Amino acid sequence: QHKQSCTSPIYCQGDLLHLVQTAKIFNDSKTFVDMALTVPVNETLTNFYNMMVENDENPSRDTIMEFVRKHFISIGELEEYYPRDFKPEPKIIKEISDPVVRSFAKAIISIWPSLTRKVSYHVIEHPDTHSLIPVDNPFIIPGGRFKEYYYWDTYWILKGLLLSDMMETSRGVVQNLLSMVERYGFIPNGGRIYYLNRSQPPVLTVMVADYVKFTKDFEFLRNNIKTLEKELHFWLEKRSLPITKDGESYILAHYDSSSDTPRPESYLEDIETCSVLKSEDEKYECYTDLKSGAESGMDYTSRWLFDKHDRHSGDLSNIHTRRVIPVDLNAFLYKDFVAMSKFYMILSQPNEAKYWRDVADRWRTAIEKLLYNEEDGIW
Ligand SMILES: OC[C@H]1O[C@H](O[C@H]2O[C@H](CO)[C@@H](O)[C@H](O)[C@H]2O)[C@H](O)[C@@H](O)[C@@H]1O
Repeated sequence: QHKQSCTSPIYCQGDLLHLVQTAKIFNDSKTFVDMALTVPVNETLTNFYNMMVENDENPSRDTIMEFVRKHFISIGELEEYYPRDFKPEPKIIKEISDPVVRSFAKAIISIWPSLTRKVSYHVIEHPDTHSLIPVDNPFIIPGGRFKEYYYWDTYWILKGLLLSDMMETSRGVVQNLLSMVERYGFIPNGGRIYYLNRSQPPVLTVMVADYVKFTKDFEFLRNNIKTLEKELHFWLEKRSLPITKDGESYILAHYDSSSDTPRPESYLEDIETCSVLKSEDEKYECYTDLKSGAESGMDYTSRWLFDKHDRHSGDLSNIHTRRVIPVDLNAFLYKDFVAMSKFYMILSQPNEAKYWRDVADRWRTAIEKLLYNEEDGIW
């Protein structure tokens, strides 16, 4: 029994996804899973299985293309949105004295409206026919093939929005991520259901710290602190593991997707990567480590690769992301725990503040004892 990417029989698993993606209808596997259905899910599946029977379970590439053309469409899920708080020359522009840097900053700021989107009514009314996860507020997309919001991209995006005096948009993008924690218990990698098997580096708590620093909106903090705690408990409970060294026990986190099938948006690519492995079990481990590597946001880096001599070399089929306790992930979490303790001090809740200070202290000790290499002088 496999741990699938998510429950949709169209976008996450099943015969239809497998057939279309392995037929290489599109140059990029992501194109297919970002398309909307033109008819309801059940009708699509019925038509699919009828088409398979009519073609002796072996349809030609042209027949598959025709099926996709009739049942899937690439438009209509997102609307362009002009942010109401956008200013082409926010205060920061006047504070930059170097004319070259000033015009560079203006050029960057001018991009906000072209990357802002909101979810169309069609997605809200018919969520099953889209892979997009609807959210209430407009958001900023990375652009290119990435037409949805991403968790850790939004961390840097928020820094830019705050510097651009776009407080309403800033609040909205943070609220979108908070709503993911309320809905799923964690923040998915990005705003598509096929990302529901993994997160991205945990930066929501420090995003709220950045937002509150700029706005002094302590009511926002008070209203959302339990949601921040919920996300941190996800990392403590689902991504942390005990480690023993010199008779002492510590706890630290690693990236660890909860699914062992190919990424729907990189389906054929993952099958090809893992195909060199001999046993089926090795392939499922490979898929899990590819998804776990994507959870790190660094898809991909030789830090996750180990050859048979335990050297960081080889190709992607040598991926063993879960073996690594990454210092950067654990540093992010340490920063979150410290921020959480400060938040509770601001909210005059000293017991909770002490609880998170203690978690932070234990994390810092573990990072120092386990992740520092004295000999090389590096983390
Ligand atoms: O800018 C968005 C993200 O883009 C890269 O990763 C994403 O694309 C991968 C392939 O389609 C996908 O598997 C991964 O889960 C996505 O996050 C980039 O590596 C990320 O750092 C970045 O957030």
